[in-house]
Amino acid sequence: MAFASTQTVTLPETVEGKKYEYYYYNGTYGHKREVLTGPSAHTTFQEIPIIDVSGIFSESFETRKEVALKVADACENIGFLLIKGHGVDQAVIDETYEMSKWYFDHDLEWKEQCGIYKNEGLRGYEGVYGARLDESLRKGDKKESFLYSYDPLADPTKPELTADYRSKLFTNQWPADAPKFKEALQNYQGQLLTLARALMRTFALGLGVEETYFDGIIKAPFNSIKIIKYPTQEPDNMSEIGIGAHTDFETFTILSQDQVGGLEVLNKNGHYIPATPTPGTFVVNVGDFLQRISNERFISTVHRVRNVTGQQRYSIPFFFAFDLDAYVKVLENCVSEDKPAKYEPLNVAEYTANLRKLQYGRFQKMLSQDA
Ligand SMILES: O=C(O)CCC(=O)C(=O)O
Ligand SMILES: [Fe+2]
Repeated sequence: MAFASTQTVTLPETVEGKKYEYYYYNGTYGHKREVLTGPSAHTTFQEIPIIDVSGIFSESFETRKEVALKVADACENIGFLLIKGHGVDQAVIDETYEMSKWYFDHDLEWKEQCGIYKNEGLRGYEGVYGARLDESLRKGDKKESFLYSYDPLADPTKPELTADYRSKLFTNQWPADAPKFKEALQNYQGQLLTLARALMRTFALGLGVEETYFDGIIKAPFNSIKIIKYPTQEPDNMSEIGIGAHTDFETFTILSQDQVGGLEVLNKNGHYIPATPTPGTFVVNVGDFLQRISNERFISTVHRVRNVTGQQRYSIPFFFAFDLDAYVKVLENCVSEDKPAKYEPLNVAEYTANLRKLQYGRFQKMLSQDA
């Protein structure tokens, strides 16, 4: 199927002869990147590479390291890559998509039973235009989603957790009388946790620290998973977006997308490059935590979705974080005299609580604007 997202729809802003692309980062909208062409343009990526990561499961350290260096190269220069050979069962992925379609086909009233603002942890259903990452648009993101988060019961490693830690994880909302839906989504969570932990070791190797360096802070990681449906949007309507331009705040994201297309990644010249769907792959992108700990050696890259394909699009991002009690600290080997640490340590629980507060504030503001 043709991938129809090369034309620009949400036009960059022009300020005093300069053009900018705006995006959402670290809880606020309005961060910007200048659009550069001609002699002022940087050397930057024009496509997203596909990397075979099957070697991360190898017994051989050399093989694991070889993959890690390739992955690190993509993380440094692009912040995005497609991975194949990831070890997740296709049947589990297919079942999750089937259940996602089944879920979104229900009427709004049924889906609203699990509305995210009924849940302390902001888990559950968010309707079309319910979020607005691009604040220059009157309406929000043209997508609907269902979010659930880390559940020790779905974790293949079955960690032992204190009652205090458990309470901080909050609880997921699941629709009543839908055991197959929950089972499929939890299976997906289990398989993705295994892949994410293996990839975390790959990032450690790529960053030049011990392979197991992060193992102690991904025991019960504060990850979230979203099933998303993007209705079609009109190619010429400049006030529509599937998801506004943003970076992911967590450590990294493993995203499954269907074959419809629409995900776009911002390069250093402010041009959007498609992350073209490729069967058998996941998209992996660096999040803000990984950018922080690597002192910006790895880049948390801006991306957005415009679904101008004329088809409904489904995707499933898995946002992998660290444990709630972990501190995200710049690695010593990523600091030098020329490159001092750009970030203070931050605690995952505090940071995510603050983001939830901001999200809740935006929700209240949207309600008052709609009133
Ligand atoms: O649906 C996609 O392809 C991307 C979703 C995304 O960027 C997000 O939810 O953070
Ligand atoms: Fe994202």
